[in-house]
Amino acid sequence: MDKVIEFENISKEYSGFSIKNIDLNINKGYITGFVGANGSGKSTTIKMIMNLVKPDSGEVNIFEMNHNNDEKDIKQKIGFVYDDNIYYEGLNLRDLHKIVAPAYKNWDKKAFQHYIETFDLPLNQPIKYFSKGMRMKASLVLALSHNPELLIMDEPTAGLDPVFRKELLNILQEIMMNENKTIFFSTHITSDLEKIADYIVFIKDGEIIFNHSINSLQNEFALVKGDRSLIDRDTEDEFDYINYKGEYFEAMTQNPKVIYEVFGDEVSIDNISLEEIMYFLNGAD
Ligand SMILES: Nc1ncnc2c1ncn2[C@@H]1O[C@H](COP(=O)(O)OP(=O)(O)OP(=O)(O)O)[C@@H](O)[C@H]1O
Repeated sequence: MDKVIEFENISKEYSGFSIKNIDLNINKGYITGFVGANGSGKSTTIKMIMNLVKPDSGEVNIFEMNHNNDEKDIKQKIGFVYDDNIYYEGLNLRDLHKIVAPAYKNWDKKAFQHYIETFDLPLNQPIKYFSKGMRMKASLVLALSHNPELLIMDEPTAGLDPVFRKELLNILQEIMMNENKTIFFSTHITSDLEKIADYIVFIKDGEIIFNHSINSLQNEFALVKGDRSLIDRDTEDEFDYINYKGEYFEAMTQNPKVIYEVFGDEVSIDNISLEEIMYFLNGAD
């Protein structure tokens, strides 16, 4: 498989937070959702992909190129969307189009018009009067209009209404009809990922905990419920995190087969949602 994003042993230290020896491969042709609790390192990781933050050590390769040597070529291939895009607030989209278009070899005027109409954005109103949703849409229009091979988004649906979220998911699916495209985006909205993501990368405290295909999550994790008395020092090791509720427990396991061998029908072993996986993994310190 072609690697579009490759992190090799990346570390970054801030006071009170660090990214710890991250290895990460994102393959061409898929939508990957990037999830983790507030402050777990998603934006920092995305900024390192975009060369807005430099790692202290390790190597970031994008399309097998390196920002040190090929920054311009890499930028041509990426569309980047994030919530505090710094626009010249007094400008409108017509002005911005004139400024941004010449920077891209593949700028597609028709695509720009198409997205302006799809998102129902005004061309002549200064950006400073745009609502949060309109700003995100404007950021998307500018990111998509040069037909990027890789679309990177930092929480693109945060604070947006359900209608626009649905519209955005449809657009992402449209983009993916072209199998050379790749999308990597962070979000807290797990239901969006369950609709469109092929892979899920989960980060906790600056460490990548897993990078799984969304379909394989159901084989990797399971929700176990049973009588509290079944849990003792030996059995508790089989669970990631145990939630006690009165006489009962609810827990996540990464070894559903072992659980079945140990407990048999004394416990229930069920499918688990992505939201519950995140909840249990974040609870387990
Ligand atoms: N420039 C910086 N200097 C110092 N600390 C920083 C800097 N940028 C980020 N951090 C810290 O790094 C940690 C991770 O931040 P980051 O923005 O990557 O998290 P996140 O997963 O995107 O969070 P959220 O979901 O809340 O947006 C936080 O503790 C943050 O305070």
